[in-house]
Amino acid sequence: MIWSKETWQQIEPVYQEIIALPFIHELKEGILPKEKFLFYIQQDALYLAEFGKVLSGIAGKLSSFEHIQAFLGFSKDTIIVEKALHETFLNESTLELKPSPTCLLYTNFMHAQLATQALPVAMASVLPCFWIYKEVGDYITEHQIPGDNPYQDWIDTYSGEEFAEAVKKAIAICDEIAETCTETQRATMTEAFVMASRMEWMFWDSAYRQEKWPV
Ligand SMILES: Cc1ncc(CO)c(N)n1
Repeated sequence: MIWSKETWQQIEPVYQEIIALPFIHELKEGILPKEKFLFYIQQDALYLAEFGKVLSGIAGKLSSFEHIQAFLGFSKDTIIVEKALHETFLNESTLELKPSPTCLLYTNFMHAQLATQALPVAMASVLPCFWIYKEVGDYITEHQIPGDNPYQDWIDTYSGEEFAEAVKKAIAICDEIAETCTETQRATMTEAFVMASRMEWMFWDSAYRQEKWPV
């Protein structure tokens, strides 16, 4: 079976839990409290800065010119989005913004995967960031009641054609790399994918709770 297909089956329960999150429901309905969205966007700006670095780190380890080009493109697009978020949502009062426990967990996980794991495993660790967002974007668009939604720009970004193309490319590259792996390596890739998917759930949940450091 194609690696991505069998791997998505593994995270289907996690995906269902993501769809069931109050954050996603209220985003879809346009009733998510502004402060929760702001918390999310600010943490996401911090997240994307690290995600962009990991993507270019992966590019630096790839061998096919096409794959390198793709990952450098993902990295550049991520940094562009991060910069735009910074300019729109972060000002002097948030300059001191620090990552939440969950944001730090997730970004450090990705950095650690890149530093210590085989390249296919590092790639599988970043794939949920693409794929889950596309699925969530599509889900919201399909289940939305037409009308004004203050979060429509966010929804349109992740259900749009441009993002869909990037996601398709990322999945295809992971599948191509998985083809060259042993069964054991493929299983480790899947494990990494599942772990990152759980952190995607945690990221939205932590934003809804406006997670603080306990001490
Ligand atoms: C936490 C998180 N994961 C994935 C994406 C999509 O790139 C994002 N913006 N934030």
